[in-house]
Amino acid sequence: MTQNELKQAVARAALDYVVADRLVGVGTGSTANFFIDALAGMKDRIRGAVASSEATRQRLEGHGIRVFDLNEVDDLPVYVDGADEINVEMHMTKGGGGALTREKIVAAVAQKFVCIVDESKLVPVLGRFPLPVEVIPLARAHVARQLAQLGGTPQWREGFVTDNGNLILDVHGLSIVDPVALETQINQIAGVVANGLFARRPADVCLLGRSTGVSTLIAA
Ligand SMILES: O=C(CO)[C@H](O)[C@H](O)COP(=O)(O)O
Repeated sequence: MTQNELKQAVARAALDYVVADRLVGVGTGSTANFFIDALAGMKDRIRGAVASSEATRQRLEGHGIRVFDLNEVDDLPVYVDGADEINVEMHMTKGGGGALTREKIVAAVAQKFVCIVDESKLVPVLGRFPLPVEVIPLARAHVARQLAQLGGTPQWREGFVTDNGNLILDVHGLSIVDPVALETQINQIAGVVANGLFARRPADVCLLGRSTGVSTLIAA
């Protein structure tokens, strides 16, 4: 099976977690896009969706799915999103598409986080994928210096502006031995809006696409 077929398989499997007549939180990226396309087939059975990015909003609306502002929502049973890396503790690195801050907010509101990934994303230790950090433009150089002190090599994603009007630094070479501690530490740097470690709020379920089928993983 191709990587896209694996992504499509997990996207379809995630439909089982969507609750009838309720809202569903929707992530960003190619795997989330497959989920949106699959969700379109049951759009009459859901109340609507909450989007984690403008791109996701547009795709949902393109399928005729009503998108709600998160501020109007106090009950979100499930959030479905991809990841750049995930470990067996369900800690993730996210933000390859630059939507990490809104993804983190929607995930924080949701009762259940269903992570949908192909098998290439399951890793023993996070850190091979550079860690995205969203930064207020004024603070770019300061944050880059602080991240270098943590042992990483930050690279400005030049030309990219987030949906929130900020910048992304992709941090290469970080040793992520304690994802919860590192997530907290990076959040404390002045000028950081959010970082792509999802360890304080890990996934509840991971649907892993393998050539042999979709496996369901929960935290080890
Ligand atoms: O965090 C994300 C976007 O900000 C995505 O979930 C992550 O980059 C994975 O993307 P894809 O499904 O295209 O592999």
